Amino acid sequence: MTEIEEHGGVATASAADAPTEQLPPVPPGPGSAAGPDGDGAVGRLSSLETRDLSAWFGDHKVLERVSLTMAPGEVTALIGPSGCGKSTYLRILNRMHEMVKSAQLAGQVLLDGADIYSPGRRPADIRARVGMVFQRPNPFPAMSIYDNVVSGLKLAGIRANKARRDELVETSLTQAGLWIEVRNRLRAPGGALSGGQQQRLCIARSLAVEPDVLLMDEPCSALDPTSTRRVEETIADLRGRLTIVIVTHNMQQAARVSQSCAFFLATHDTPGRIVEAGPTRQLFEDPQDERTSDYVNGRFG
Ligand SMILES: Nc1ncnc2c1ncn2[C@@H]1O[C@H](COP(=O)(O)OP(=O)(O)OP(=O)(O)O)[C@@H](O)[C@H]1O
Repeated sequence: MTEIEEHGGVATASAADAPTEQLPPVPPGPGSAAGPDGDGAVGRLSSLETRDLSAWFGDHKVLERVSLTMAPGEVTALIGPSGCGKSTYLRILNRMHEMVKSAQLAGQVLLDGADIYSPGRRPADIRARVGMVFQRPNPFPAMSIYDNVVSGLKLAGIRANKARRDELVETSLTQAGLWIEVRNRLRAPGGALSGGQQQRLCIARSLAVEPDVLLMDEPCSALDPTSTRRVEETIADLRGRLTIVIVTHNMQQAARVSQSCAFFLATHDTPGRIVEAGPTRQLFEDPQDERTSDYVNGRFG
């Protein structure tokens, strides 16, 4: 097992096979007041784009020529039935796909216009710029909350003195919406937090390395509704501060948190492709493809 897998955890297949809630879609919320040019913006905002991206596990082609632009500072939701390649696509975006021995890909992944798979680019550098939050919260249970947050720095090879670490811990926990709850017990173990708090701790850990992009693979699927809402609030607060890509089976969540949406679909004999992508409101309220309409309205078999 690689260090990243051990410390970052590995996404597992979702139990859900279809949208988890079949209620009428909710229009996208306003998100954070801090837009791309807003006061809350930190650092520059990165664009992420794939061009003709295909992927295989051995002989099994799982993605076919996926082209998608994920706008700087926006939340892009990836939706689609189980097995259509959403997690694979997400893992390609920070070079985790290649950790699987049989994995291959073709096409381009452009981070601020430069291909992250260009010869000479190091996966560790890409993963420092493109963070990942997984389905199940995976903090180090025995490690303190403080040390959990700064643990990513070491993995990313970032040196920081005590004052800087203190600053990053407070900033990251604040951005993750957890600071007020834990500021008086930073030395308590991460495993003592609730599931929802642990997931926000994992978000803080990702934010501490100051990534340009945050990938989230069904980050709320293991959480109760209250914790889910808190994580969604965190995502809304992060909007405009960095570029976010989230995989979700929850259509209401996609509608609430994202500004753009891409609907993936595979069949038994065709690899995953994007059927439709665009503004979330359009996909939910005026989809151009009947299959999109069926899926977002819970009519997909
Ligand atoms: N490590 C792996 N080795 C071999 N095949 C894999 C591996 N990971 C995923 N696959 C296959 O790739 C295809 C796409 O899987 P992926 O997990 O990306 O889909 P998904 O849309 O994220 O599904 P879910 O919503 O259930 O998580 C599936 O057929 C799956 O069986």
